[in-house]
Amino acid sequence: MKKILIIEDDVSFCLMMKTFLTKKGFEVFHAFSFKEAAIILNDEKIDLVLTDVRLPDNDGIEILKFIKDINPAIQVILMTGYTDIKTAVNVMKMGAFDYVSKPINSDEILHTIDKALKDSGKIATVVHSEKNTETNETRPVKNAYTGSHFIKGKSEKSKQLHEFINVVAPTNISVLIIGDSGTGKENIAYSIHKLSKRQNMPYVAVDCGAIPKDLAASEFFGHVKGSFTGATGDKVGHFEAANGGTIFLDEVGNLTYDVQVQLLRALQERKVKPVGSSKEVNVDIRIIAATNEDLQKAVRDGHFREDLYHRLNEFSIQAPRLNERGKDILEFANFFIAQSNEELERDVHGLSDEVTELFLNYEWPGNLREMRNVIKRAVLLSKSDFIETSVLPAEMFQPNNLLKSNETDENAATSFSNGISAEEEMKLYSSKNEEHLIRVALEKAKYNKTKAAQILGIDRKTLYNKLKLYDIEL
Ligand SMILES: Nc1ncnc2c1ncn2[C@@H]1O[C@H](COP(=O)(O)OP(=O)(O)OP(=O)(O)O)[C@@H](O)[C@H]1O
Repeated sequence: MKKILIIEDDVSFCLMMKTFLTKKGFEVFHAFSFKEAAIILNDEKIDLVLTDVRLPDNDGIEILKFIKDINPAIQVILMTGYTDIKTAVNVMKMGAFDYVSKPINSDEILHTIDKALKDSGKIATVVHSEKNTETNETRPVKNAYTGSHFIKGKSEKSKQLHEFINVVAPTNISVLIIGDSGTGKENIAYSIHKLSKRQNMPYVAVDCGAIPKDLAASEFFGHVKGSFTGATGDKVGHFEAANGGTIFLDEVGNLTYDVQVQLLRALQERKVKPVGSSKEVNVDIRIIAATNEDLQKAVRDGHFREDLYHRLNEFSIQAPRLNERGKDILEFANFFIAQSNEELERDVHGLSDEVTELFLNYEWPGNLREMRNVIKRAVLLSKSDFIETSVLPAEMFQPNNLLKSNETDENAATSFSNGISAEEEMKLYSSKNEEHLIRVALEKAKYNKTKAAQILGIDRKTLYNKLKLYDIEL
């Protein structure tokens, strides 16, 4: 029976979740604070932690660090309330599996837990590729790795991205993909592999953040039976598994200094020696690495080896943020709607006009992953054919989560083309929606005005004035 720990300071919500998950067949533990959670984590072999991003005695980042220090294989799912989604995104960068927004939907949370547990302990994914010659620009391309499809997009940023992918793919050059969390770096890596001469050879994706320090050498280079306690059989390392093909080192900035040294040696010599073996194995592999942190800064700060950095970064590709991809946003949205319809057996047709406009002007700090989650939840909750604002998370309506006019270069060229300046249109946009936003915030805050003002990012006095202005009675 899988063990789940819920960390949540809202006592009734925590106990309700516990009852629900127990009924679903999990062994469930609960903690109302970080301190209590630490004791349980030390005593029990927990498989998955479901935690609030903010606790009275600690925050999500510290909780995640603590859990991953105990065992990197424990999956962590964050629950975000009205707090800024950016906090969740930051915690995800550090290795959380996913986040779900409150109020929690039972189907959604079960689905996410299920996926996290299936993924659990998976440091690497090995794909023995088969031919894929699909190159159509607009149709989703079948991606053998994820078993789903992906969108290329037509915006300038997307075109540039795919130009780089096409140029670098046929070579053997090492590629470093740089980009914020959720921008699709893993998909880019796989696309490079599929367009390379190695397309019919293995593709091994390694999550460097999930490798326990002590096991890193054995994970990368393999081991022979009996070489250390627990080495009950021979193990082929990721380098050997990728021989002839491509190895993708995700979150490469998370590797410890010791492992960086070993990795550099393997890359320079193109040879690996399994732990406990005296025989070296020649390996012919293409390296693609990805990072969402500033590796140059890590080099300057002495956390990442400069020689390894240069070896990985023979060519760099910047994964564009979703809010830089202009009207592609709608193509991605339709793709995620179709994906969610299939997964959840629903039949949502698209976005309402108001949501379309919001999507084009929202900041999307969690990029494609955030959009996928927002849409999945909306599809689940939608009662109409089109996704309406009422099924979207409140934080999407906060004015400070909308793009400033000068940030939305691609959108500016497309959606602000009717003679009105971008800034004016933005104002129009916000006033048109203001009353609705206030009503949504009040509902989310259970009509607590202080909380509603916080959600809206305005002070209480301004909220009172707006309530009068729109004749909203409480
Ligand atoms: N081109 C695309 N078309 C459709 N879906 C995509 C595309 N690229 C990425 N996705 C989806 O977006 C989500 C995030 O993508 P991915 O995991 O590749 O991002 P990432 O940049 O590697 O994230 P992280 O830095 O957090 O590891 C996934 O669900 C993925 O399937």
